[in-house]
Parts: sequence; structure tokens; C-alpha cells
Amino acid sequence: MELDKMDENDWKYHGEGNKSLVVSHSQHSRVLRLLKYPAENAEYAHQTTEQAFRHIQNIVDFNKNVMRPLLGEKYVHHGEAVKLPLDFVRQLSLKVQQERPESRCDKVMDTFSGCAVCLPNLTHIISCHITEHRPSLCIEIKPKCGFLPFSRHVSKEVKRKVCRFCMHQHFKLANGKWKRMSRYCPLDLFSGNKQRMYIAIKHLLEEPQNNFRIFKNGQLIYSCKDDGDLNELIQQLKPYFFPSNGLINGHQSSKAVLNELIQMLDSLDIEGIYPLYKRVEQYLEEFPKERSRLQIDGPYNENFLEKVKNCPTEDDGSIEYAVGKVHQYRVAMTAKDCSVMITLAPCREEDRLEPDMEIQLSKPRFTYSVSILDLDPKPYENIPHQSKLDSKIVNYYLRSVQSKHEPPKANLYLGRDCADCTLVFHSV
Ligand SMILES: O=P(O)(O)O[C@@H]1[C@@H](OP(=O)(O)O)[C@H](OP(=O)(O)O)[C@H](O)[C@H](OP(=O)(O)O)[C@H]1OP(=O)(O)O
Ligand SMILES: Nc1ncnc2c1ncn2[C@@H]1O[C@H](COP(=O)(O)OP(=O)(O)OP(=O)(O)O)[C@@H](O)[C@H]1O
Repeated sequence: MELDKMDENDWKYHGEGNKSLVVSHSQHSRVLRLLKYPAENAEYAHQTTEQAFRHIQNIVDFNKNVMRPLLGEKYVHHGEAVKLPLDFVRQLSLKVQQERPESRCDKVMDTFSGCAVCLPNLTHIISCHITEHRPSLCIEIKPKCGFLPFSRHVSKEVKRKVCRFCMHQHFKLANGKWKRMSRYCPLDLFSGNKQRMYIAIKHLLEEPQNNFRIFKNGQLIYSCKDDGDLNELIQQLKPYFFPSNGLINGHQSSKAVLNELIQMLDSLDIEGIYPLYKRVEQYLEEFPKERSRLQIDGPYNENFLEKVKNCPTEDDGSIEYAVGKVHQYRVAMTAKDCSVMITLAPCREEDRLEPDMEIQLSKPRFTYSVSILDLDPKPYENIPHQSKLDSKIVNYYLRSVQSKHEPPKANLYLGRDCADCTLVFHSV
């Protein structure tokens, strides 16, 4: 990519989340991820280019030095921070505006700094064995938190039975974020039980919200926008699976790795973290210069990872313990909010692949790549917000369940209507 010859016509809108907007190159397998900010928030515009570049570099460093070693080299692509010509960014912003979903237009793309992250396009197959462009199918899942808190700090019994995602659904419906309840439960997906995992995918397909997307040859073909048109999707998928027509038993290893990681790092739950955050805040009030030694705002380097890994297991009352736990919690937050992309491409007879690079569905054969994306550091300052949100979700859930005064419906698949996420799968 020649930065001085950037042409907005080579790029198209690819997607966006809450914090960034992504455009993809029409020929090369590359994307640019540009940050967004609230339309009314002019303060970002006053950032110097150096500050904006530092912010982007922090994201790259966090991916590279913290999340990559923890989640696996194979799965994390940290990309590189780039400085784009401002004229290009402004034209690009105008070009993509009409493609953007209305619900995301409360934020605008950063057209002031020209800073962005350049990454491989993960909806295409990432393989050193196959260099040319192959028809690819990519399934993106934002699984969210797949376990119940086990911390002794948990104050509401319901949190030990109903997972945050399921409780949050009630809150999101009440706030109008979504119109229909998702029956997906992350505990099903992470259960390791094939039937429950199958049901999880079924529920994601049924109501994808922002947890499920399918791309064909890099183009989004199924998401919350499509209002669950499964027949259309089946037509799109047929050529891939014909003649076997079966469902894929995808490789789950990255999810297993993720699950392991979250179990390790969020041991206290937000209810246990918040008092430690306050301990850190109090300490910083007294010793503001310590902020940099404790790496509260980075840099996200090997030292930071050491602090995450070597945090004492018992609370000895020290600031090191509090900071270590807060750092661990922030890493767990990132992992809980990331997405996993599984990309498949048909193999040809002559393709020689290592056995672990291939999924054998009798015929046809597929090669695949698994990537984890959206691994930005979660701001330290978000912890009070997390604590408030946690109470709101739980209290809203308890009120809404109590107000219905009805026993949980017997559900064929143990989906959303069934109040307890810990129940094991029964055959029906
Ligand atoms: O708190 P949650 O669980 O609602 O997660 C937020 C996500 O909402 P979700 O529930 O997945 O729809 C939210 O996603 P959406 O905007 O709803 O697509 C963001 O991912 C947000 O992260 P950030 O503040 O942009 O870094 C996420 O915020 P963090 O809590 O991860 O900071
Ligand atoms: N490297 C990539 N290759 C292909 N598609 C990508 C890549 N990075 C992001 N995307 C697409 O762009 C979308 C938005 O990116 P991302 O999730 O990083 O945004 P975000 O604003 O940080 O998300 P969040 O709402 O979780 O904060 C993703 O859901 C994915 O579909």
C-alpha cells in the first residue's frame, strides 16, 4: 500500500462497531480500521496528530504484546499504525456515509488525524500455502462472556445462575436496542457439548443481533440487517457444501483458548474489582506520578504482560495486587468483547495442506483460518461504568422476572425462555 497514492475509489465500506469503522480494499486483501467519536464531541478534533497516532499505536501494541501472546500467535493479527493523507480520509468518509447503518451514525469517523490501523482482511483465507484469491466463507461470532462469575464478591444469587448476556437481553429490549430477544446463550456455545453448541449457533442464526455475521467472498451476506432470511442464506451457502450438504463441525480451539483465558483473568467479577479500582484511585490521588510506573494507560509492552501474569493470587493489601487485578480485569473485558472469524475456502485436489489446516467433510475439502479481532484495550476509566451497568442489568432482570410472576417456560432447547443458564441439556 503506497500511502502517498491512496484513492478512495479503491476502498469500500466493510462494517463498523461502536468504536471503529472498517473499509476494505477492492483488490488487495487489506482493511483500514479508523476510529470514530461522538459527533458532538469536538475535543477529539483538538487532539494533536501525535496524540492520535499514539492512541492507535497503543491499540496495535496491546494486540501485539498482550493479547497475541495470551490468545495465540496464529489467531491475532495486530496490524500496523498508519498515517493516511487527510484528503483521502475526508473523501472516504463522504463515500462511506450512505452505507452506514443509522443506528451507528451517532458517531463520526475521525477525519482529522489521518491515523488508522491497517490489517489483513480476515474475511479472506489467511494461509501461506494458498496465495491466490479463493472463494471464501467467513463466519464472525462475537461470543461474549461464556461463564458464570465464581467470585465470592458476587452479591446477587441470580448472577450464579443466569449469565450476563441473558440478563442483558432484557435490559436491551427494554431500552429499544433490539426488537427481538436473542435465545443465544454463550454458556451453550462454550459448553463443549456438541448439542448445546449446535443450539447456540442455531439461536445466533435465528436472531444474529451484533453477535453473528456471515461474509461470502468478503461481502456481508447475513447479519442483523437481513432480518433472519434463512432461505436466502441457504441458497448462498449451497455451492459450498454441495454435494455433502452437511453442517460444519468447525474447529473450536480458539474458543477453548479464549474460555481458558477468561477463567484465569476475571476471577473477582466487577463486584470484586470495583473496590480495588477505588484503592488504585486513592493511591493515585496521593501519588499521581505513580500512574506511569503502574502503567495505568500503557505502554502495553512485555512489562505490562508481566504485571498481568504475575499478579499475586491473594490480596496482601498492596497497590501492586490492586493494579494487577485491574489490569487482568481489563484484559478479560477485551476478550469478552472480541469477535472470532472462521474463514473457509474450498481446497483443490492438488492442494497439499498440513492436516491441521484442513476440515474434512468427506467431500468437498476446506482449508480454514481462525482469527480473533477487536482486541482493543478497554479504558481503565470504564470500571465505574461497568460497575453501574452490572447493577442495572441485574436489578432490571430481577424486576422484570418478578413482575411476570410466571414460572420459566419449559423450552425444547434450553434457550432464552429458560431462566437458568446452568441447566444441562435434556433430550426432548
Ligand atoms: O458492556 P457490554 O457487554 O454491553 O459490551 C459493549 C458492546 O455491547 P454489546 O452488549 O456487545 O451489544 C458494544 O457493542 P455494540 O456497540 O452494542 O455493537 C461495544 O463492543 C462496547 O465496547 P467499546 O466500548 O466500544 O469498547 C462494549 O462495551 P465494554 O463493556 O466491552 O466496554
Ligand atoms: N481485519 C478485519 N478483517 C475483516 N473484517 C474486519 C476486520 N476488522 C474488523 N472487521 C469487521 O468490521 C467490524 C467492526 O470492527 P470492530 O469489531 O473492530 O469494531 P469496533 O467498533 O471496535 O467494535 P465494538 O463495537 O466491539 O467496539 C467487525 O465486526 C468485522 O465485521
